[in-house]
Amino acid sequence: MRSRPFVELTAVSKSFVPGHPVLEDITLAFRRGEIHAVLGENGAGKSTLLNILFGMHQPDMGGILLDGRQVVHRSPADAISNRIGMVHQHFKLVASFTVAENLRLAAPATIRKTLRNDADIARIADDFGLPVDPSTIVSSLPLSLQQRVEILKALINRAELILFDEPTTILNPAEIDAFYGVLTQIATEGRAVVVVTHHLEEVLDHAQHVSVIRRGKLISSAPVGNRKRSDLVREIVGKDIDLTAPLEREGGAEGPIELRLENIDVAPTQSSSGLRGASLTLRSGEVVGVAGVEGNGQRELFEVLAGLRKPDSGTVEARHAHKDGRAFAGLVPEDRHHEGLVLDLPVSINLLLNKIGQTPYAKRGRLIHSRINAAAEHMRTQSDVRTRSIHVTPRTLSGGNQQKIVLARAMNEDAPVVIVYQPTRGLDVAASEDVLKKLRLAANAGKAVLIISSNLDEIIRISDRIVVLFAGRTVGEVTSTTSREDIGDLMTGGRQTRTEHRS
Ligand SMILES: Nc1ncnc2c1ncn2[C@@H]1O[C@H](COP(=O)(O)OP(=O)(O)OP(=O)(O)O)[C@@H](O)[C@H]1O
Repeated sequence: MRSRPFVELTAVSKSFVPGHPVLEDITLAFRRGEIHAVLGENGAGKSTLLNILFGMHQPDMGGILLDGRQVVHRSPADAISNRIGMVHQHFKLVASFTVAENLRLAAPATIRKTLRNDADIARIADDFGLPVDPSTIVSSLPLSLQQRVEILKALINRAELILFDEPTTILNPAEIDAFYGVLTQIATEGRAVVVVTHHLEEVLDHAQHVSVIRRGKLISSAPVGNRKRSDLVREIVGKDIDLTAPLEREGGAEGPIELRLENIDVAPTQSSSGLRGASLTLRSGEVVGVAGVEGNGQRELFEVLAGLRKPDSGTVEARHAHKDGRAFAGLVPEDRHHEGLVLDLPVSINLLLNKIGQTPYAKRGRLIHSRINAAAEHMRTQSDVRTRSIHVTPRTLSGGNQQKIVLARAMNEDAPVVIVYQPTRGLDVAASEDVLKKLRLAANAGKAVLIISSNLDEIIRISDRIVVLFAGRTVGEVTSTTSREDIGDLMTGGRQTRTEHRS
């Protein structure tokens, strides 16, 4: 028999703007011993649901039961004292503090006493099976270890329900497996775990229970059992989508080389190998995928390609370039908050940021808002950015809808090249599919598309050629017909394959 719920949401409704409900009449139960996945499209209301449990938002109607007793969470402090912890999508750590200082800062006074010495913290971390050096400055830790500190924070604060908002978007495949090992242990020890994710394989492989929300309404909540990926997709989107259908490649004619990188070197950093003699070519009409485990030079490669960083040595040639040598390219950076958006300017301006001072959107230094608004409205509809209006700021949008703005802008650029770095990160299944289709269509129409992604499946689906990065080197160039295992082998430093660079 299943255990009694530890925490329940009872008939919870929430609106941020009157008349626009984000959650409607949600009743859900979270049990000890279970990993409970919450799925839904971008903007469905998943983060809002977690934030209500954690006391960051208050429900307009309905409430929270803890062991069957009504509780009110006016703030995260209330939730923490009720043994609820949360690991946010964007970590809440003080980057310049050490691990130990962060753990002490987050602990209530009674617990802080047990964390006086770094040695005590190291022992506690080991006991939880999450070893970490307490004296390390957080900013120097890779994201997977920063996440570990967040999990430790919750465990040290005696959380018995831990909420995770899209925890695996920052992890590579090996780290994802290790992460779910930790979650399974946390659940097996008698805690309840809630995970919001867009990755359905994770749910099928690791969760025991799954709930689906669509546009604020609960569609289903049931054990994972032997449900299939296609069942979940149908519930999430409300219709069937074939996520395995090949993306149509057109022609096969080889266009001219738009971008060529030869022997690029960039110095390594603590979290990345830098680049060591990396080379690649990108032709119009093709999609080239750069596969690799994060930290093997992807960031530096993007920065060099985007003209944001001068390599230490090597050459970059662009067929169409700005006066300063930067290639004309639509860009999707990895970090949408810091590099992709101006979070407090309206969606309309963000959509047209790259064109805002030019004709037809400005005349003699003055913005022509009617034109900006008409173009932005069109882009919003085309890209299915779900927002009440183009005049709100991206800060109030869900993560996936923020990403859609960055993508829409890059695709709208009148440039022969599109360079995208982790383009589907944070996007739901349908939106991810849409992005891949749009990128493929852009290549079919003659653009040169480069996609850097740690998601090997999407690279294989969309690319004509795949370049593998390992330890800063372009260690192999293969096609989408090469097996996943062979590509994986190259990604982890195995066998080296190099087809001739066509020039
Ligand atoms: N503070 C806020 N003010 C106004 N609207 C908000 C606020 N927070 C969330 N919303 C709106 O609530 C809706 C649900 O957002 P939420 O972040 O819960 O979605 P989500 O399901 O987590 O999406 P994603 O998968 O894209 O992260 C969105 O339309 C969003 O714009």
